[in-house]
Amino acid sequence: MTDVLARIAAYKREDVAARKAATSQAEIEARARAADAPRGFRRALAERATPGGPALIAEIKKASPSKGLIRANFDPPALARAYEAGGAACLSVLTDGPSFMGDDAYLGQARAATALPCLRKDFLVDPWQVAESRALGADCILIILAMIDDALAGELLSEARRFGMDALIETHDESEMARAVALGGDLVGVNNRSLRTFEVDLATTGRLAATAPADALLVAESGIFTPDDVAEVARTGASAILVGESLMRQADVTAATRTLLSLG
Ligand SMILES: O=P(O)(O)OC[C@@H](O)[C@@H](O)c1c[nH]c2ccccc12
Repeated sequence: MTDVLARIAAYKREDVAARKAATSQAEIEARARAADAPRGFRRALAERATPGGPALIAEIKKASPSKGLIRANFDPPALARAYEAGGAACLSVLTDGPSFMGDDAYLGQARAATALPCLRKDFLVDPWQVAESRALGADCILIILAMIDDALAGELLSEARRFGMDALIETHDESEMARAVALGGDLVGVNNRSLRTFEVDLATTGRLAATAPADALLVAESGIFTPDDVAEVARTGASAILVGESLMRQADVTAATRTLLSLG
């Protein structure tokens, strides 16, 4: 595992231990059951994707470990509405505080402002966090294979299904893609950003698409800045794209989203 992920996993495990001590599995599960019903995340992507035009998962992200502060004027409900108006199919909301300046509250705020299904973008190291994600309103969770073993990944996936959520399984290389296939993932992400160098190579999507599960919906993640980038990952196998920084840096997020998607 890379240093960044190892550092994040360490503080997450401590954070989750404290949260579990404060809220039992039964209690978090009751909150999950009481939450607004899940919106179909994978279904929304499948409905929106066309052959040359992948569906957009638009990310609400204030900062990142590699880029520092990305957007100063940060208003999750306004950003959610701007993305929806610009043509996004789904939202991704960073809830991790220490590395991304996120907050659990941003997820519910963004979700309440739109009709779009929402991914809770965080680092899951314990099945308890799946119920917590649902309680916060998440329609989809993220499973980062680089951070956890197959046993835990399988537990996170079955917990997500138990709560009626989708799970985006994130891969970085061929061995992680093989693990995603074995897990039976139906929504698989290829992160084009190296965890080691933070460098982006959009060719990663096409390389891993070749061995992706046949019936999985493939999401190209990270480093997508232009309509040409969108066309490239669509051509090499992506039915959806996950975009944060390039849209977060624009003053007019709706216009930038429409431009990226070539909606004129
Ligand atoms: O801002 P970008 O380069 O458009 O990337 C978005 C998204 O792919 C990235 O934020 C991301 C991909 N996988 C993650 C895992 C955790 C946190 C963040 C991420």
